[in-house]
Amino acid sequence: MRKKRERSWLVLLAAGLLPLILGILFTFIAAQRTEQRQLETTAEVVLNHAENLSDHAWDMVRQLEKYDPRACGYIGKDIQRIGSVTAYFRSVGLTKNNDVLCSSAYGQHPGTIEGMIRMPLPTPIPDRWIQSVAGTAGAPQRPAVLFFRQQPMGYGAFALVDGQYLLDFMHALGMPRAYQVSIQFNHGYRIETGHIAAENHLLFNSLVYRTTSARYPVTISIISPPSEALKAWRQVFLTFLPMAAILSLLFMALVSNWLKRRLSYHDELRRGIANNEFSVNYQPVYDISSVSCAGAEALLRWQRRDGEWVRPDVFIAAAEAESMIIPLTQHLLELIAADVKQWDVPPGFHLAINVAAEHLQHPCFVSDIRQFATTVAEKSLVIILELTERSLISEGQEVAEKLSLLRREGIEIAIDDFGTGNCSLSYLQTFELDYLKIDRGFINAIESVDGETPVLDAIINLSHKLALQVLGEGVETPMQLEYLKNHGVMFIQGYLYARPMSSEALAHWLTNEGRLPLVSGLSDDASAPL
Ligand SMILES: Nc1nc2c(ncn2[C@@H]2O[C@@H]3COP(=O)(O)O[C@H]4[C@@H](O)[C@H](n5cnc6c(=O)[nH]c(N)nc65)O[C@@H]4COP(=O)(O)O[C@H]3[C@H]2O)c(=O)[nH]1
Repeated sequence: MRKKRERSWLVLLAAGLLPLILGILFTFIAAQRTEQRQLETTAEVVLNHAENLSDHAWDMVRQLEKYDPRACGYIGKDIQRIGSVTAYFRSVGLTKNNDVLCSSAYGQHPGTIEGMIRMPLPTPIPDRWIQSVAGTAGAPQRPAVLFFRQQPMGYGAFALVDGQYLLDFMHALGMPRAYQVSIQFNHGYRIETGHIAAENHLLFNSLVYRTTSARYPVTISIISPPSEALKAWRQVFLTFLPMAAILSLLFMALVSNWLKRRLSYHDELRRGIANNEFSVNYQPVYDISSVSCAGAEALLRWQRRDGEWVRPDVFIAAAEAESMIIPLTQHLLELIAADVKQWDVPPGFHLAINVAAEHLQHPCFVSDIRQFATTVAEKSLVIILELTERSLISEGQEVAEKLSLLRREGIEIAIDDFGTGNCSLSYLQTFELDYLKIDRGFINAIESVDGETPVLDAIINLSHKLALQVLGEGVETPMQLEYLKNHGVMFIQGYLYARPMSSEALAHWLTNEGRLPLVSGLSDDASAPL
């Protein structure tokens, strides 16, 4: 009991922690997603800006191409004006091959493109070229982006975008979230703002997002530090926390209620046994061949001290779940033994007892049954143990041996509610059986005396082939009786013959009606408690 209470505490604790753990998991995933979306949005904005800037640069190149590069002396002033009044550009100019003929920054001073961008031009010089560079001759520390186009005669124009515009824009976007933002044109110099320190975080890693333009050779990459994901997670988690706390309390209340009911059922069953709240009803079984009562099935009843009856399927299921079915069945055997003493029954009277799977598999099973058989031996009853299909599934070999042992001592075995379990039919050959009780669901399906009920017919045929006695359960109408009789079913049980009744009522019933043949029409013994 102490162990059980300790386990209950653990279950309660687990119920309280579950929403919290799930919340941590859920908010962790949500925070990662939010952070990833944020990175994507930032990258898209930077990419848009870079594309706009490139559009501007090519417009500028197009504008410059209208000038005759051979007339640099005349147009120099124009070029200077264009270069200085248009935003973004560090310098613009006209070229012939590698030579800069005139530029907004240097006028007509001789120079080369390679000298200006401080790196070699690709060979052959491409017709159209974009490249980010670390610095230029006039501003070696400040990155820039070159947009250059050359005509077939070797004449060309260039626009050099000042990288500071990009740096300022990227900084303004990335700084509030401590992002490292970089942009690279045509695999050239990486223009970068922000710095991610190499920090090791237990749960979060740095997130990286990279995107490229469909129109220009430009790549944006953004890295967010683990601390940002942690910040996002903290935010989501704090929003979720009140809900998690409410869910935790709710779960704990539900589980505690359930545990209380479980504990109380266990205690109540134990108390019920101690207070003699259980009794047994017996439902007579009719033997068609001898046209008289063949025996009875014992059915346990529970009336609480407050007078309330508990349904057998409810308390049997609870007893099975609460490991109380063995003490309860042992109590049932004691009650039956006391009842049987009051009966005046012929030798060979059948007494069927329901046995639960757990009891069957328990080491005390054989001795319990033997002890019961010894107690009622003077009545020379045929004890029939009713087992469900389910109880034969586990530990089959051991169970088969126990049943075979008891059969050698005169005890018979019946399969109850046949056809409702979902185990394989192979057990019909593995176990030594005597009776097969057809579930009342199949009997209910009989619609007329000559009608077809294929499953029921198959069950009956199978029983005959295996030389098993067949009993129809829940027979309520003369038509069902007729049908079963016509198909060779020799035992029937149901309201048509008799309802379950108390031990005293049975003793009385046996004297007055037990030897009478069953006449058609519903049994009117409705006064007996069910
Ligand atoms: N509609 C209808 N019902 C009929 C008719 N004839 C009999 N019955 C009911 O069908 C059930 C037959 O018992 P079961 O199949 O062993 O099914 C039993 C059995 O599985 C379990 N049970 C009852 N007593 C015990 C017991 O002492 N030990 C164990 N392990 N289980 C028991 O509880 C189940 C329900 O028992 P009960 O409520 O007593 O319900 C009984 C009985 O009252 C009929 O013509 N029509």
